[in-house]
Amino acid sequence: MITITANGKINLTLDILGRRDDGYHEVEMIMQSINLSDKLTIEKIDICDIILDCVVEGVSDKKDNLIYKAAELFLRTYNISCGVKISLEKNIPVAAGLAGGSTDAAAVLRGMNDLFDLALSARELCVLAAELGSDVPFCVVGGTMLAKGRGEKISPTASLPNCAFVLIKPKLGISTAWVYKNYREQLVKKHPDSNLMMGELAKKNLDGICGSLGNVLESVTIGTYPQLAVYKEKLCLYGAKAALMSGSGPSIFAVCGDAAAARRIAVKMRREYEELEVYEAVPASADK
Ligand SMILES: C[C@](O)(CO)[C@H](O)COP(=O)(O)OP(=O)(O)OC[C@H]1O[C@@H](n2ccc(N)nc2=O)[C@H](O)[C@@H]1O
Ligand SMILES: Nc1ncnc2c1ncn2[C@@H]1O[C@H](COP(=O)(O)OP(=O)(O)OP(=O)(O)O)[C@@H](O)[C@H]1O
Repeated sequence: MITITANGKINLTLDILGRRDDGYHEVEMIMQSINLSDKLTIEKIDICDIILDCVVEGVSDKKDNLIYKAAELFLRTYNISCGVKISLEKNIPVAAGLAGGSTDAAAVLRGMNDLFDLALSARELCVLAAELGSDVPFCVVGGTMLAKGRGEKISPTASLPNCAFVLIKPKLGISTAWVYKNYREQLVKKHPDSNLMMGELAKKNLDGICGSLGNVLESVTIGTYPQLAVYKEKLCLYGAKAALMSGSGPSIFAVCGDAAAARRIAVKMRREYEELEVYEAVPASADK
């Protein structure tokens, strides 16, 4: 039996460079793992089956769960003739823009690699991961990465300096496909510059990093749900250095100098907005 931690992620930058023939968008983004995480337990079983123990609202416990798909892909690719039972402890909010499903799938690949002693490299796992979803290769490796292509081409960047995050999750579940489908370049006021962000990361300049945050998908999700802009403003008013939507949303993360500052802001947000789930987190480093 093996237990794996599956970290969530935020996007420090997210830019769309164009639409591709395969229906996906060409992206350029800097992704960051956070310690808000799910826990998966994987054990071998004698029958040739995949048993999923997942009791989470809004998440299927059937074959359409990314965990199931990842386990099936792994067993098939490596001709493994026994089965697995996988239990999920869900802490990352669902359909939030924090890669909840993607990180669970990545954890299954990493965990089964260890459980079956295959010693596959991160690069080999990332090939499988890309079949499961655009964010899954990043979630296999974690840390701070530049992601290109449809998100699956990852390369490491300098890591964040010490800081902490407040994350808020409004009671909205947003479909990633819907957000990309409704993206209109002409509605974007400013595109983030990933090179600039990488320079600030290399200098460990938290203020510069905060000044370089940007996500073009805000134009769709915040354009549709303007209340999200109010939460962003409030996070900054309460002392955050900056706030940005993560991924396709609706979660917003606020960057704070340290955990004590994040705690103070989280307390105020919880008190003022009962409709929000509020989390505190810190950056997580790479797994491999
Ligand atoms: C928004 C982000 O989370 C930012 O990290 C990712 O770009 C989305 O990654 P993901 O959830 O792993 O996405 P996938 O499961 O691969 O795709 C979900 C849907 O989003 C759209 N999609 C996704 C990635 C991409 N580069 N272009 C797209 O247009 C497609 O309609 C696709 O059907
Ligand atoms: N293991 C899983 N955990 C969470 N959601 C899952 C899982 N498997 C499938 N899903 C489905 O995936 C959809 C997106 O949920 P998820 O939490 O992955 O969103 P997200 O954080 O916005 O993803 P991303 O940031 O990668 O776009 C939901 O409809 C959910 O039911």
